[in-house]
Amino acid sequence: MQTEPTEFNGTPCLRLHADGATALVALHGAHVLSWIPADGRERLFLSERANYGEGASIRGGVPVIFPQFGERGPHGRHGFARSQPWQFDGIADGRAVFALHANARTAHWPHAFTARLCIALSASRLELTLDVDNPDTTDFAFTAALHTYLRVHDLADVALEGLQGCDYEDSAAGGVLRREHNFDVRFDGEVDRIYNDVVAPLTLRDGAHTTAIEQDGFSDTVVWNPGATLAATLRDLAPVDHQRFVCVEAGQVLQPVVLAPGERWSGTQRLG
Ligand SMILES: O=P(O)(O)OC[C@H]1O[C@H](O)[C@H](O)[C@@H](O)[C@@H]1O
Repeated sequence: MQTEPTEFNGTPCLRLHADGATALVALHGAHVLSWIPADGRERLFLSERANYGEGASIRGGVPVIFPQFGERGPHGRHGFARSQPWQFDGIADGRAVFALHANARTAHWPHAFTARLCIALSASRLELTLDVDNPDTTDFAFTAALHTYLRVHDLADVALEGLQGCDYEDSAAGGVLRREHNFDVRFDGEVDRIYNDVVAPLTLRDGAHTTAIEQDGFSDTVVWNPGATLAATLRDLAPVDHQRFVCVEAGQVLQPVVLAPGERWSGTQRLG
């Protein structure tokens, strides 16, 4: 893998190159902004109205959610990792490694920790691994996700397969528990669901294109599209932009991880 320092909208980034594929990663949040496999087709959605700069949450790409998913805890929505500067630690075992250590800006979460995002890139696949280490002297608990915004051509033509039979919490309906009876999930209006114990690979169909989505370590899969009504309230999204993405997120949400001193937790999402 080759790396090239660059900038995007004033944000320091690293462009990764491998086997004819590229990925653009902002140091802010270790946020993957773009993934273009060797076939040249961009696979991630990034809002043209996204905010950048200190403390911003970038709409699109792959936000790293840690140490709190959503509002499930006393901390800021979706945690602080996505809105803090990470460091590039170099290439290890062919993967680009980005790290966030406990620091003055994370002191409101009173734990020593190291979070790492390791990115592997090949001609047709992107593999993202989030590692969390506990170098502290006491346990800590956290929730986390890789909040991937997959670009789609026409939402009306999109189907997500592989969730049939899985239980889910329907966040768009106040958290009611349901079971997925459909062969595929379609997107007509707001969809905001936390599927539990997803074991099979998922397939996102977008017209003639398909993307396989696999995860390890993460116990949940969050599926989100705001639909037109909610999207209209999101100021960092252009009016019809909700039709251009589906979030399929590898998450550890319903059951927080409790990490003992000296332990490491690891979760991976694979796309291709
Ligand atoms: O607007 P954000 O803070 O980035 O959150 C965007 C979305 O993230 C997840 O998918 C949640 O399940 C949604 O409830 C939330 O609306």
